Amino acid sequence: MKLLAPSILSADFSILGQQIKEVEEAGADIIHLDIMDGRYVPNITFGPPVVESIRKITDLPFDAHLMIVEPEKYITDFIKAGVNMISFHMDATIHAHRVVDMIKSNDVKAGVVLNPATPVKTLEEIIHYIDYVLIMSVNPGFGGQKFIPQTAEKVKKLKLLMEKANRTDILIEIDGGVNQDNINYLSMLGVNIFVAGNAVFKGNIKENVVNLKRGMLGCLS
Ligand SMILES: O=C(CO)[C@H](O)[C@H](O)COP(=O)(O)O
Repeated sequence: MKLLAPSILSADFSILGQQIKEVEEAGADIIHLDIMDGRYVPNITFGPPVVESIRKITDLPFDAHLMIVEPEKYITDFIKAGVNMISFHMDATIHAHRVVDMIKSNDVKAGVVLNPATPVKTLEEIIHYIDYVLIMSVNPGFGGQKFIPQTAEKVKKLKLLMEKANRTDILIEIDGGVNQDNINYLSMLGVNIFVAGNAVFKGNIKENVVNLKRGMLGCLS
């Protein structure tokens, strides 16, 4: 699994689900799974049985972003279904530290997610335990939204917090409105994992992936 590469392109499966093989062949490094329950966000996608069925299609790492309340109830099922990374929202659970433990004790990478209005300082305690932070650059729930510029500032703040906590190994992921126009800027700020839905799947997938990767610093493939 190429999880430690400095610059990773993650194709957002939930936008147009059937093209996993195509994005893999085009050079995507990760498949990002948007898991929505209709409660934490105003949209519903899919659960562990669908993840299990698509697990057979590819060996690329699966990164599940749980936009669900009480994520602790479903983590074991998603892990059994074959995901390699799980992120959750701290305001969706009472015991965030326990959720991180549940994820990591199964040898899966654990991440927490910041909504556009959630400050970086909410990570001050949990930062010691996690593997990555997902910065939402749109309000979660739907693909195809416009990148919220202020969210890029959070990358800078997060890097400062990581330094202070002596956790510069944490990966920074960004999701929402990522495209060929902003990916290089985000990469220069220090983002490692770029989730892209429309920017990958709209038009020619191969060309899109190549162009996105061209903007990513230190891209390995
Ligand atoms: O999970 C999301 C919203 O909840 C993502 O922002 C979305 O799926 C990515 O799509 P796009 O790259 O088209 O903004």
